[in-house]
Amino acid sequence: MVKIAPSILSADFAKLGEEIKDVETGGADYIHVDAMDGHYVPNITIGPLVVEAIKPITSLPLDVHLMIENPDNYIPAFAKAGADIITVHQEASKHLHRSIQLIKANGVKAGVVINPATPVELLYPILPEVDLVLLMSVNPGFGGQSFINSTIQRIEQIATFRKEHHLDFEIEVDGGINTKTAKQCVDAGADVLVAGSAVFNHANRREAINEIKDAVKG
Ligand SMILES: O=C(CO)[C@@H](O)[C@H](O)COP(=O)(O)O
Ligand SMILES: [Fe+2]
Repeated sequence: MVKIAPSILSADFAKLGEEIKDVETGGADYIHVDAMDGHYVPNITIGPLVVEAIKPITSLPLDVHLMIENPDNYIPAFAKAGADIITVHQEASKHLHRSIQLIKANGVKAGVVINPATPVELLYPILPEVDLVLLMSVNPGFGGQSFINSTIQRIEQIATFRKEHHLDFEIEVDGGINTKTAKQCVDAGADVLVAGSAVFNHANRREAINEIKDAVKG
């Protein structure tokens, strides 16, 4: 069964607690938290303080996607704030293996993420060490962008590597997920779909999540 990770980037921040409860009761599996620093990506969003504030209001895993430069400087703070999964960009980490080790040393599941233009092969050396691989299906920085179709072949490539090397990390896809792209991603091997605007721009979040879950079965 596919997991849905609503991205709170598209939530109403004036009532963030209610928004998170709404998707939790609506069937979400993770809460996806997009942390952006205005340097690695041209947008500024959420820091450890917000993670700490939302931790007590949900029992769902907090899936923290770091879009920040020098991620090692902030991994301990996000872990202490309550992140359950921390995912770092291959492109933003100077020493990727060290970043992954640091996440695990802080007692958190470790993920690695790449942008649409980064060759998938660059991840191969780190794949035995990670709990999650996140493939960006848009350029990072904003919600509401269109899905980049070449992502499908990239999911298949990662899924093939996982099978051939008997690894068990989850494959997550982030950006432009809707009922159509969700099915394509799951058919290609994705386990977790991040959905921001598709969930939070829908008046009924349970319906939005069910529509995606139903679409991948069809
Ligand atoms: O990391 C990001 C954007 O950088 C995402 O998590 C978006 O927030 C997804 O939003 P939608 O494309 O689903 O609207
Ligand atoms: Fe994200």
